Amino acid sequence: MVGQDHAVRLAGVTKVYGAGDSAVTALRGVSLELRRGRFTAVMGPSGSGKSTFLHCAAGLDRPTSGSVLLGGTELSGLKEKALTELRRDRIGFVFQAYNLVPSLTVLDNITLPLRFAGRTADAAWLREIVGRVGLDQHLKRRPNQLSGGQQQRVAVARALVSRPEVVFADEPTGALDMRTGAEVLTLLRRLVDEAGQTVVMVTHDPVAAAHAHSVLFLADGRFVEEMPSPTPERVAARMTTLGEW
Ligand SMILES: Nc1ncnc2c1ncn2[C@@H]1O[C@H](COP(=O)(O)OP(=O)(O)OP(=O)(O)O)[C@@H](O)[C@H]1O
Repeated sequence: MVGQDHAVRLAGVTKVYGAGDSAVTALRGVSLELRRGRFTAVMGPSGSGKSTFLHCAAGLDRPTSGSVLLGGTELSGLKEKALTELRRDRIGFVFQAYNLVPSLTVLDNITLPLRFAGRTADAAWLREIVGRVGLDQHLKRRPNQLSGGQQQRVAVARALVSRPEVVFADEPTGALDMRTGAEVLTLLRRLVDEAGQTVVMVTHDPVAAAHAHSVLFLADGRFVEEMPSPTPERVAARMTTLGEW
């Protein structure tokens, strides 16, 4: 695809929940690109549309109007089954709750998406991601034998196992203490800098956002600004001008 440096591109994305008097417009014509091989954070006041943005960009929900492109694929053209397969094969997800299966070992949790897809893991790739997330010594443990940070690293490895074009992370450090959260954020940043992964993260936390290459700010359902090379102080200052957090 010539000149395509976006991993995801949104054009005029609008999302309205409900109808009539109870309709809520969560996104109002959002147009932006999430660049390939970059770590992008998405911030904005509570209710500004961050989760809706993530859900639409990741094919978890459909916009009311506008288009979302993953690489060269227009998501709105896909039927439900194709969209499910696209999410499984081309997108990785990390959520605040780690969503691990308690009865499975770390290794089986990591490879679960592949087994759902009827595929087996490439041994070299598996070794690489297990090494990158630092879980080599813990593969036979169960999730309840791990710390919160370790559990989130299992979730990161699981998100990477299908070699996704984009990893979407929704408040990935929301349940972690500051030090452990910083470790997970450093891991995400290294996946981008050293392995060329594309990562998009929604967060409330200016310190977390400052681990990204750039921060996209949303306010009242609109994309207002991109801040390159963010620092916690500059992100926090910008947030105060956008209203309530
Ligand atoms: N399923 C839904 N049905 C109706 N309204 C919704 C739904 N999901 C979100 N909204 C509304 O859409 C707007 C944007 O919500 P969204 O969750 O995307 O914002 P957010 O920036 O992620 O908020 P927060 O930071 O509080 O998580 C809000 O007004 C919210 O109440």
